Amino acid sequence: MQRAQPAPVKSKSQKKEKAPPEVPDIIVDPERNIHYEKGKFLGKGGFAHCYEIRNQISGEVLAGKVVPKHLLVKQYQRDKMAQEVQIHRNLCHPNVVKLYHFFEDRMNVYITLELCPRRSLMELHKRRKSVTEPEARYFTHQVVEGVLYLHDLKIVHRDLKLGNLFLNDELQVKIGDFGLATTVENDERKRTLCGTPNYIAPEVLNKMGHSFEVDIWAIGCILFILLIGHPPFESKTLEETYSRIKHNNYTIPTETSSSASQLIRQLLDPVPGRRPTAKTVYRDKFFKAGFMPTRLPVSCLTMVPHFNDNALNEENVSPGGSESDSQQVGKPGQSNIPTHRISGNTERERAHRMAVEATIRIPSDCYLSQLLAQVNDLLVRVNADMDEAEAALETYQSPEALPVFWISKWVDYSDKYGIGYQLCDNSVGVLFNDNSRIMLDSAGNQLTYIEKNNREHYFNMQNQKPNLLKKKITLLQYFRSYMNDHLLKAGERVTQRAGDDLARLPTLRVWFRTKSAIVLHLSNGTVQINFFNDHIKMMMCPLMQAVTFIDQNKRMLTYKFSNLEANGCPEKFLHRIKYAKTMIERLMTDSKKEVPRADAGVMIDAVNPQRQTAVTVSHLPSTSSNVRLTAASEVPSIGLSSISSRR
Ligand SMILES: Nc1ncnc2c1ncn2[C@@H]1O[C@H](COP(=O)(O)OP(=O)(O)OP(=O)(O)O)[C@@H](O)[C@H]1O
Repeated sequence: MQRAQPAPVKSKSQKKEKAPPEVPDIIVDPERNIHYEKGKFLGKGGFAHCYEIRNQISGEVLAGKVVPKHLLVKQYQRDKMAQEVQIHRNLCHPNVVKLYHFFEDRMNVYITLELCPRRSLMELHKRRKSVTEPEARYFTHQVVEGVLYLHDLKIVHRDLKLGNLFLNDELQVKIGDFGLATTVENDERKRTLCGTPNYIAPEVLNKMGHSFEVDIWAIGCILFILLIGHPPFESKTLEETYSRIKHNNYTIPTETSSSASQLIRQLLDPVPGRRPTAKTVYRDKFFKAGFMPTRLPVSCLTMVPHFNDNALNEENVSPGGSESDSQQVGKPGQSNIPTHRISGNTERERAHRMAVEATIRIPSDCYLSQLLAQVNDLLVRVNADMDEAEAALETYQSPEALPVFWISKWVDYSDKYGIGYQLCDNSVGVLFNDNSRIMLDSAGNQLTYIEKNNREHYFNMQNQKPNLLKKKITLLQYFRSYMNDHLLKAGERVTQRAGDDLARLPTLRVWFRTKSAIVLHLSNGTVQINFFNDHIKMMMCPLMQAVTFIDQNKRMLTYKFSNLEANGCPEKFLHRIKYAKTMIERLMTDSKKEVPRADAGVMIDAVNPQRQTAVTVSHLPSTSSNVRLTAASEVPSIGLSSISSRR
């Protein structure tokens, strides 16, 4: 049965955003007789709204791009769309988004695409700014591979930019958005001015006619942004940016490696004819000059990876003994764990140094003061003039700014040991009362131990279980089995995949409880507040400058602060944002000192907040949502005498 979405509620704030297209819950491809269920909203561009869509028969989940016909009234708009589909539909390459079909109904044109659930390199850049050289190699090489394929087919993309480089669950790069793509014959030079300001090539600005070389220039901009953290010609005004492009005025920081700098200079050569072809770039020495991972973990979307010796194909030079097998990164400090000797190998030293530098670049308060400033600005500028139903409209949301990680379950056992938690990817961690942290990935293989002084140690649980951490690992495993509904049977293993050992998961840094909420701060900057009375969760990310609300029905609504300022905000949200401001201030104070934990007691399942179990109870606050259970007997005696108790 087809059911149209209810017509959007009109209000004055709606004028500020385009109304979303009317999309039926069941989308029908009449020619192939395929019925798709409309799923979650993925995002919007200049013309299109994009949704997850599920084939009712095969169960396959795709991305459905919906363009309302009323946006295609002019002939040139129709021609542009036809051109995009015409070029894109014939492409088949692992680094190009697959276009399956296109069709229309009375209201819209639909394009079904390969789903890229990990968003684009633009979100990666917003969360990380610059990435390490091995990651830049990994991403750029795949872009070049895709471009090489396109150029072989005489197609120029003409709009290569971070936002058009999508990522699937494996973090493989997929070139998308062929809206400006064109085919070129032999020596033909195109004349139309097109591209995105920061990536536009000088020959386009100078109207000299352009061809394949504009994509090579854009790859230069992409590699520069990935490595250095901002576009090469970025400035405050468009005029200045264009002037810098025309004068080839950019600076590569001295710490950039010589192979990367050389490649960037070749790619950003002002003379198009001197730029290398895609084929030459593909073979460039930059891609061979150092480690290029075959796969990257999802955590690198928000945290700098951890490069261990195995990843860098190096011999493990540490002396025998289980605890000394750890790989160590982090800020300098006194450590009880034996340290790992680093050999004189340049590439390994370099990767370690880059990882350490990237960690050090993270502000010591893990973005709390940035977030506070953003929330203060928002509170000054925002109006509570939007009703809740209207705020739920897709038009106002920015799902691409949803955090990569949040805490889905937690167990407060700070009475004795600390707080255990599960991240949304099923990895688990404990923040111990002595302020050390431990983290185990979802597969149960990669263990990270972070000392109080932030020194990080990495172990593989299959062969490197560190004796010194035996008690803490036992407690972690206890928390894990307590929280994990889908507990793996003893001895069962999830196969380790390439790249898993590069993961650096965000960890819980500071937390406290009030009468009405638990407040959690992750090491990647995310502040999460779970409200006890109505089970609403709120996550704020200073890097994406956005807030997400998870309501009782597990619906996720993500808003950029700038959109709330522009469009208004429901009173109910504003109230929580004001509360968050006070909580951030308290986190800032608490993170500067050792805080005695608030009352201990309940385990709350953030996905299913109704399901709560007490672990142990002492001074449990009498909020209605807390279940009192004197379950101390459920906790095995694990004799963690080395872990200091706060009480
Ligand atoms: N294949 C995909 N998988 C997942 N999400 C996608 C996919 N394609 C697009 N999206 C999401 O949908 C949004 C809108 O798509 P897109 O940018 O292609 O629309 P558009 O109107 O053609 O854009 P533009 O204004 O850049 O031309 C994107 O920002 C992205 O968040």
